[in-house]
Amino acid sequence: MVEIRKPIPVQEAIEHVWNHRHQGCTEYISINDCDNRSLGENIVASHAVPPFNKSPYDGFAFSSEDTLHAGLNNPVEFDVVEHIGAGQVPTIRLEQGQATRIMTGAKIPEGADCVAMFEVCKTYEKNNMACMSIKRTMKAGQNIIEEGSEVSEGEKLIKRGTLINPGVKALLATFGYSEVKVAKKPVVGVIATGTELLDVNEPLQPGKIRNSNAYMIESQILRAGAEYKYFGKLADEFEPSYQTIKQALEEVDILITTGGVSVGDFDLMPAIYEKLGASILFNKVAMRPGSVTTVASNGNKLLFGLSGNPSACYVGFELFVRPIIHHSLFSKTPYLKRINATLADDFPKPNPFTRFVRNYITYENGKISARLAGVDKSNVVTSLAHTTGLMMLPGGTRGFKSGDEVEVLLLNSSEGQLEF
Ligand SMILES: Nc1nc2c(c(=O)[nH]1)N[C@H]1C(S)=C(S)[C@@H](COP(=O)(O)OP(=O)(O)OC[C@H]3O[C@@H](n4cnc5c(N)ncnc54)[C@H](O)[C@@H]3O)O[C@H]1N2
Ligand code: MOO
Ligand SMILES: [Mg+2]
Repeated sequence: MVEIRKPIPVQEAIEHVWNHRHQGCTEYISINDCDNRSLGENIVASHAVPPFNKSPYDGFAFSSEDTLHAGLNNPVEFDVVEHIGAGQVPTIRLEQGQATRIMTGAKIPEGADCVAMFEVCKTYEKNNMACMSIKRTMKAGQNIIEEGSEVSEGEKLIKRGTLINPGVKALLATFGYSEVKVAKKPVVGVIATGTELLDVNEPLQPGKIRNSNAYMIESQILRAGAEYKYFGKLADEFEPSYQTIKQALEEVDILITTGGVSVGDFDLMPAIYEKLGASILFNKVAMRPGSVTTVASNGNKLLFGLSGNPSACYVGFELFVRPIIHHSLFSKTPYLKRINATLADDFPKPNPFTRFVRNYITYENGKISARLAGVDKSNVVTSLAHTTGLMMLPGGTRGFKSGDEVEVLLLNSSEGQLEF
């Protein structure tokens, strides 16, 4: 007799998985390799920025008091007593009537409290001495980038779990992090199941198809920031499949299988979970595609039994696996970013279950539109190539029309959200 499974709501399924999440670990890596990794610690300013008062311009530094009576008809003269570029340290404390020729980024000399750009000064020689004059008054602090004006020592700058982008990397370099503490990527194992599967380099044979899911999941794992470990494709035979899965569980943090989770005669996953002694969190979700998604916990590891149908497999990964990966990378916003968009095509299908419709987002004239990515069936692979979002249509709705407002989960956004 065919087993009748009771579907649970998507939200509930997501919470079950979340309750089995694991804290991530950290490792140190060279700053050269840290792009797109997650910070493994908060970054606190170990010194002020800038660390000294400096000039924002190429010009002259002097005391503003000396220009008190300067005017169009009353140029004030200075002896230029020192000449410094960025990286040099001034050695002369300026007295009244003295200026330092100073370049952008150089340390302001003692006795100076302002900088005038070359463009407002006149330079000349008098008795073989460098001189300059200025016809305007200057204020104390004018054109000085003050020590600590950007950041004070001890200030909290970036949170653990932040993705390292070019700006974050610049800050890491600013504070001397040649080695960066990052979240260790969880190792996610992948096993494809199905006697019908051919390798990517094999010619087509009757009744067979190429294994596309393993490559698709690899790409999803990498996009989510984890490490991929492939254990190959398995024919639908119980004992070798059981042994491979048991062994793989020893070598990974998370294990994904694709295929064999439904109620077919060659769908072996349910029996394999049973023999492993894994406890099933759920084996049917009130969603399309991906209703057969099964998640089990085995010891301290999660086992994701994703559908064999490509689109169902894809959606199952994004909804259930991705947040767990992001959590172990210390993300505070592990769920897919949800936005509102205007549907740009009709979608007349009724939705008994919550439906995740593959779409792509366009941003035109300040308007966010969602367009259908192609045929929206669980067994299709082609529409996935155009998919950048999953439009979330609630169960019990009778179809949607162009112009309707819909919610979309963004797949390529580095910004996520706290809750599903
Ligand atoms: N009597 C019922 N039949 C089915 C039900 C049901 O509730 N009752 N659910 C259907 C739904 S919904 C889905 S989704 C599929 C899920 O099937 P499985 O997860 O068991 O996957 P398979 O049977 O192994 O394969 C399904 C389909 O996907 C193709 N496939 C499998 N692996 C790959 C791969 N690595 N790359 C590309 N394509 C793959 C496979 O050839 C099949 O065509 O079950 C329905 N049936
Ligand atoms: O598990 Mo399904 O709902 O056709 O993808
Ligand atoms: Mg099946």
